Amino acid sequence: MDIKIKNLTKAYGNEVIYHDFSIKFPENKITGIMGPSGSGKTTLLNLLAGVTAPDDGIIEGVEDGKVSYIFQEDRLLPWRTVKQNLCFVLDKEQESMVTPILEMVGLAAYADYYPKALSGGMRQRVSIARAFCYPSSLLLMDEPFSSLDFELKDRLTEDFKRLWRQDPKTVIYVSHNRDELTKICNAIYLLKEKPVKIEKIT
Ligand SMILES: Nc1ncnc2c1ncn2[C@@H]1O[C@H](COP(=O)(O)OP(=O)(O)OP(=O)(O)O)[C@@H](O)[C@H]1O
Repeated sequence: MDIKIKNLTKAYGNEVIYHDFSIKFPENKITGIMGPSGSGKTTLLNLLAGVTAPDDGIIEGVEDGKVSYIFQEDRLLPWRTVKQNLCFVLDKEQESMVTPILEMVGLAAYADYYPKALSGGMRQRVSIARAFCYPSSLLLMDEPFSSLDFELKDRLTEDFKRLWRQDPKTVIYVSHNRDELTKICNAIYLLKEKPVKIEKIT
């Protein structure tokens, strides 16, 4: 199902971030969102995730409990191993998918390691694997690779694309980096001004 935001308004105090804002995110496509700091990118993801409530308007097509998030920081549970971090979001019968997904991101040999024994790039690969283990239809990504160096970014982009091709989801991908978005996204929007106006840039 496409995700449709219709006539949404969201303000924090006197600061109106979105006013009568509408956009459609097509099903199983990757939509990129760019915009300057403070323009409302994270707010948009939080509205979609249901973490933030709109003041007005509607959001259609987000299935309850079927949203995954990948953040800039990995947010793994430090007291659980890699495998346990993945199993944590799954039902018992879904656990058989953990090993194949870890293989796809090249981390099968690290299944029993704790996050602190992995590099930052490896931990972020675990976050990506976790997002694809969870049976979500919507994946929200907030600057997922911005703390990584150039080579790692490329490696993780490839890992991400491989997983997404095998299990397409609707993805909303926030980044400051246009090159990163161009490599991954089917369409890219720029958030401008406040209240937000959008411009489709590809
Ligand atoms: N919970 C909140 N309470 C009050 N103001 C908020 C809250 N969350 C966000 N804002 C304000 O809303 C505006 C948009 O914030 P948001 O985090 O969505 O921007 P962003 O585009 O993601 O920025 P960045 O690129 O720096 O992460 C900012 O001015 C911010 O201060």
